[in-house]
Amino acid sequence: MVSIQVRDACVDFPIFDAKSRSMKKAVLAKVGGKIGTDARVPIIEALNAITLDLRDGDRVALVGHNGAGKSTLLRLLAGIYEPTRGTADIHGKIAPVFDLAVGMDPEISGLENILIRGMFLGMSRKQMLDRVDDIVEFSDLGNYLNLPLRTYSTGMRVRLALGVVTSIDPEILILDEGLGAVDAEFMAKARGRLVDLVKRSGMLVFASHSDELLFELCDTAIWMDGGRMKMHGSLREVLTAYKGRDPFEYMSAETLERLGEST
Ligand SMILES: Nc1ncnc2c1ncn2[C@@H]1O[C@H](COP(=O)(O)OP(=O)(O)OP(=O)(O)O)[C@@H](O)[C@H]1O
Repeated sequence: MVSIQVRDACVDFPIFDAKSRSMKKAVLAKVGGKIGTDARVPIIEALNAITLDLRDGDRVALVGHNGAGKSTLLRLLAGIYEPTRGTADIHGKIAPVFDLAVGMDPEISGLENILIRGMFLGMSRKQMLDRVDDIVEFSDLGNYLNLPLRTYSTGMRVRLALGVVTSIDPEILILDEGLGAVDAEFMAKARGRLVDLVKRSGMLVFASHSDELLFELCDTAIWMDGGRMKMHGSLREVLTAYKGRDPFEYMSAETLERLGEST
């Protein structure tokens, strides 16, 4: 069964090279998380007292300002970070997508990278071989697929990576930001595949600053603030509180129609 149960979890980052007073001051001034000042080594409290139950079918958006703790929470939910205090019990096959380029090898061909990246995301070699034709067609890279990845432009790498990511069958899909950076034209082409990917996934947790993408993929949301969960509720409710206005107010009629909302 797919589930995530987090109880009173905290994640601290000790800053070992910030022992001197001036270094401590510099750290205090620049980061977004809460800094514990009483310890001998400064500690950034990236997550504090997180309690959360997620189950099959949940599609959760993470919103919050820079440094609020979204990426750290995603890493906790993906089992990449252990809580410093508290517990995180995760059941299910996790596909963490933090950076589209991670798991790609510049020295091997695009075709070989399709297999490697898919296996990195929890698929078997056989499953990836069955999906290669579909990914090749979507990424539309022609003969480039036989050349080493280092010969690709940034946009070409993104096409390939997005083709692979949207071909997998994850039980728990953890998505961070990066997708928003894909160019608008290609994103339009990838949108349908992303929606299908999320439908196939048991659970989705997605951190993004793009309201449209969040509405496309999620129905509930968590607002992170200073390492804590400030609000957890329906996506519209949380975004309205976070932004101070209803997100539907400033979406185009076309977008609202696509999202199934009337103007
Ligand atoms: N590896 C690390 N070492 C030290 N501090 C860290 C580390 N990772 C995150 N932090 C700190 O933890 C806090 C939360 O960072 P996090 O990356 O989770 O925020 P975020 O909400 O994802 O921000 P953004 O929207 O800018 O990506 C910040 O204060 C950050 O400086």
